[in-house]
Order: sequence, then structure tokens, then C-alpha cells
Amino acid sequence: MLSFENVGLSYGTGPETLRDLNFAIEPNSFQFLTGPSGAGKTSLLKLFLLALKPTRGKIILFGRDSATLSKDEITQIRRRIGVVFQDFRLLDHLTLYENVALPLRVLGQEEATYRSEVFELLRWVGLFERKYSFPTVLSGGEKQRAAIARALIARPEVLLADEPTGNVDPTLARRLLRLFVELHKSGTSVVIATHDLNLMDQFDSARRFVLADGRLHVFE
Ligand SMILES: Nc1ncnc2c1ncn2[C@@H]1O[C@H](COP(=O)(O)OP(=O)(O)OP(=O)(O)O)[C@@H](O)[C@H]1O
Repeated sequence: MLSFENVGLSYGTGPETLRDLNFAIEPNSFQFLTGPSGAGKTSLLKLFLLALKPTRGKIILFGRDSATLSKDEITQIRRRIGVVFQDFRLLDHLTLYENVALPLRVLGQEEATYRSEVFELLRWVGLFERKYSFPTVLSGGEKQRAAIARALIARPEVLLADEPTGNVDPTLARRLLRLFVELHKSGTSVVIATHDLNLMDQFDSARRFVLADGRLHVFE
């Protein structure tokens, strides 16, 4: 459903940060993306979202060559991908409920059609009691879970999460992993960028994408 063919990425005139990337994210698959700090995990996730253009090679998203997409088509494609950013990107002037509901509001849906779904998702990530709090009063782990709920509300076909357990204790990290595995079992493809070896060991049937020296190595 998403694939990279001989993709390279350089920032400015520097050497390639990522090179010769050849891999695919299959429907209903689960993979960890790992590698040393600075190896390019975030850059790779940005390529997926078309927030960065590859310097060479081809990125195919849901059967479409990303280089041929119009602005509107890029927006449509992004809606099929849920993202959890490292810095959460919640809007501080909106409550958690409003933050999570935002992708559906943007799509023009009426509140009555999504209210119970937003509540259910907030319950799922353990934030129901805090639904009317503002992000500024939340802990890092709570913000992270809110960002996960927001990424999932529009039922994306693929979830990309950048260090989604980076701000939580090991118990909560296990719970979040179970949530991602459940999501995967219900048909979503999941890509988790992480440094957390312990987390990866807890789901050892997942594929591992390891970035090293700008290249991606896939371990089945
Ligand atoms: N906007 C930018 N301009 C120039 N260089 C950049 C830019 N963004 C990232 N880089 C460089 O690209 C390399 C990969 O960065 P990236 O953030 O993708 O790594 P990462 O694997 O996500 O790191 P971490 O695990 O520490 O978050 C680094 O050397 C970084 O300095």
C-alpha cells in the first residue's frame, strides 16, 4: 500500500541522509522502525507524509506515484494516514475532546455523528475523565495518548507513530503497545518509530526496519 523505490533524501547540498530505500508497508502489517539517534527515522516518516520530497527515487502511496499528486490529492492521501508526532501537536486552546474530534470536524461531520466515537476512543486510551481538560494541564504521557486518539479518530489505513512511548512509564508503554497491536489486528497497518528495545521485544513477531548509515535493513 505504501512503497519506496530507490529513494534518497539529502537536506540542502549535504550528503544523503537516507539512501537506496527499497521497501513496502503491506496492508494489515506491523513494523517497528528503529536505528540510532539521528539515523533518519523522523525524516523517513516525513517522506511518508509528503512533508518532504525525496531527492531521488519514487514513493508510491495507495497505488499513486507521489510525484504526480496535486495539492488536493495529497490532502486526500494524508487523510488515509494517521500520525502521532514526537511533539504531539495538540492545540492548546481546544479541550482534549475537541482536539481528538478535530480531524472529523475538518471533514465537515456533525458533532452528533462522532461524539460517542470520540468518547469511546478517549476511554480506550484512558483519558475519558480528562476529556474536557486543556493540553496545557496534561502530563507528557497524557498528551501522547491524546495525540494517539486524534491520529486514530478518522480510522486511518496506516498509523505512523514517532516514539509513541517516549514519554510514558513502562506499564503505560505496554498498554499502548497492546492498543497498537489491537489496532493492527483490526486491519490497520502500523509503523512505530522507537528506540525502545524492551518495547520491541514485547511484540517479536513484528517486522523490524533498522536504519543505519542512511540505509534501511528489513528483518522479518
Ligand atoms: N531540516 C533539516 N535540515 C538539515 N538537516 C536535518 C533536518 N532535519 C533533520 N536533519 C538531519 O538529518 C539526520 C536525520 O534526522 P532525523 O530527525 O530524521 O533522525 P532520527 O532518527 O529521527 O533522530 P532521533 O531518533 O534523534 O529523533 C540528522 O543528522 C539531522 O541532523
